[in-house]
Amino acid sequence: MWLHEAGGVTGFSGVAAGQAQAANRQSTHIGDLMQTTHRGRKTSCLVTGTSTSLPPFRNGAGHMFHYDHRLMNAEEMFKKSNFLLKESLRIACIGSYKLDVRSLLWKSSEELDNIFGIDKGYVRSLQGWIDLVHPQDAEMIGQSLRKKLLGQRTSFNHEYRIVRKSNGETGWVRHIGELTHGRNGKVASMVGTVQDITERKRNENLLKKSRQRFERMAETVPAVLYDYVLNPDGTNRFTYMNRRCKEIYGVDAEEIIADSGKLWTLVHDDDRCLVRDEDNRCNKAGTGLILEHRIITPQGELKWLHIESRPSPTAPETPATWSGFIVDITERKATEEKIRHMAHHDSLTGLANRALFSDRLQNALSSAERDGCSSALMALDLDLFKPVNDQFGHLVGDALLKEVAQRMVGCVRDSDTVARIGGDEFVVLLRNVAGEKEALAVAEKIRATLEQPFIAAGHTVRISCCLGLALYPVHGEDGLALHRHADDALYRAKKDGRNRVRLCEPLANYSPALARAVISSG
Ligand SMILES: Nc1nc2c(ncn2[C@@H]2O[C@H](COP(=O)(O)OP(=O)(O)OP(=O)(O)O)[C@@H](O)[C@H]2O)c(=O)[nH]1
Repeated sequence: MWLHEAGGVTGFSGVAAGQAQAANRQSTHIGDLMQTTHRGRKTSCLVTGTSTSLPPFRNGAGHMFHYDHRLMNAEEMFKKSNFLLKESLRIACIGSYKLDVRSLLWKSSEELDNIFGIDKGYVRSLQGWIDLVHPQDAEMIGQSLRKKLLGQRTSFNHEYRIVRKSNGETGWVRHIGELTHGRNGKVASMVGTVQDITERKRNENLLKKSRQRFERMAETVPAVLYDYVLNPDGTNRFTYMNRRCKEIYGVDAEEIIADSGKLWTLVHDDDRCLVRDEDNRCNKAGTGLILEHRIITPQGELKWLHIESRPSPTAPETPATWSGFIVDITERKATEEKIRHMAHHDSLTGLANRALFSDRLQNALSSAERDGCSSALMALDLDLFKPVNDQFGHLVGDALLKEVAQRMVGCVRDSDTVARIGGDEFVVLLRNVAGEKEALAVAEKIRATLEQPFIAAGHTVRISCCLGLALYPVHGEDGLALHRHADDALYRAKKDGRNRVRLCEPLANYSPALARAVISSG
């Protein structure tokens, strides 16, 4: 009410209030508000000294009324705030209730009725409430409610499922209740709110399912999956890492999450610079990182890892999140290495094959040209190898070839290359030889070594060989020419009776005796 009766309570000043106590009126001051009972009717007005500007008017019973603007504003504000509160509760899906402990009956707001889907006629007893709870939660909620009401606790806070009376749909509510106590200290009632949280629960459930799905997949993927935060000041930490970490790094993910530096200590010494430089480069550029490097696990295992990582877009000078995966590629690297080895080596003896030899020769000739050095190419062919095969069989022949290879490798330096280019044909590259004498000495050493008896697959086998020798740059300035001249020299050695070394013309008249003389002189 923002109207009051003229001559009664309208325009009350302190004096008017005193007059109002007269006759059949009873007045009570509540701050600036005064409640008046006049002829059995209760009315409220503001006690104010200001006069009204609107003209008074008379009602049907002949009573005169004045407008009081302050009262009008207060009532309007109350209505407004009441409306706002109701609207807020409706939007937030919050209903309220009061449960009387003695009668175990409750009163509810309109919003609470909407949440439960009940109408005015619904029996609002304690059992009536429990009947609205989902059967799977009803016992727990019933027990809890009774406990609270028996005064064992002072508040009630539960999330539980309900079955809406109106349509039988299952929903979720958050129920908060506070107990109020009477003067005797006993629980008098429970007042509280019920919020419909079905939507939130649905989202939580979806989120939970999606997280579970991700976790399942993360544990299936044969890779370390991670999230890594890099702060502008350079500090960093892993915020997520799946359990594959233990398998790949030999360290628990929790350990890495607690201290990202632990990962750094595992990086192979020879790869540290590469990893650091690449990491810095990608951090600065904000581009994805793709990297392969080695680690040594705490168990001493050497592993190859492949890392791919991408930053999420962030504003400058804010922490950047990098998400990525790490795969153990040790096996792949070993296979690659094997394939590479097979492509460049002879499968029987393990020596370089023709392709690798050509590469090395090319390389040696280039550096020899640059440094003004000499290199030598030797062609070697076993003498009468066919009869060995014929006499002892191919297995013995194979074993002999392997032994021959070993002995040849033993006669040269690590920087030299011995290759098998045919059945019983070999070539040797000597890098940085001082000259013909030195090259002849090595050739003679090989010839003499192979002359010694072999034990091949349990058989004692004797064999010899012929060697043809050509030197860079005196006998040829490219690989082809050197090969041709070395082959010519080898051919002459065969023709001259086998088991001998021949140097490219004009030093064609070479013999083991001469070679021995060369070795002893030089
Ligand atoms: N056991 C074995 N034998 C092979 C292999 N490759 C080629 N051969 C054999 O090696 C022999 C090579 O013989 P030749 O080069 O013709 O002649 P040789 O008996 O060495 O006679 P000269 O070279 O004239 O002294 C052939 O019988 C081939 O079958 C191999 O991988 N293993």
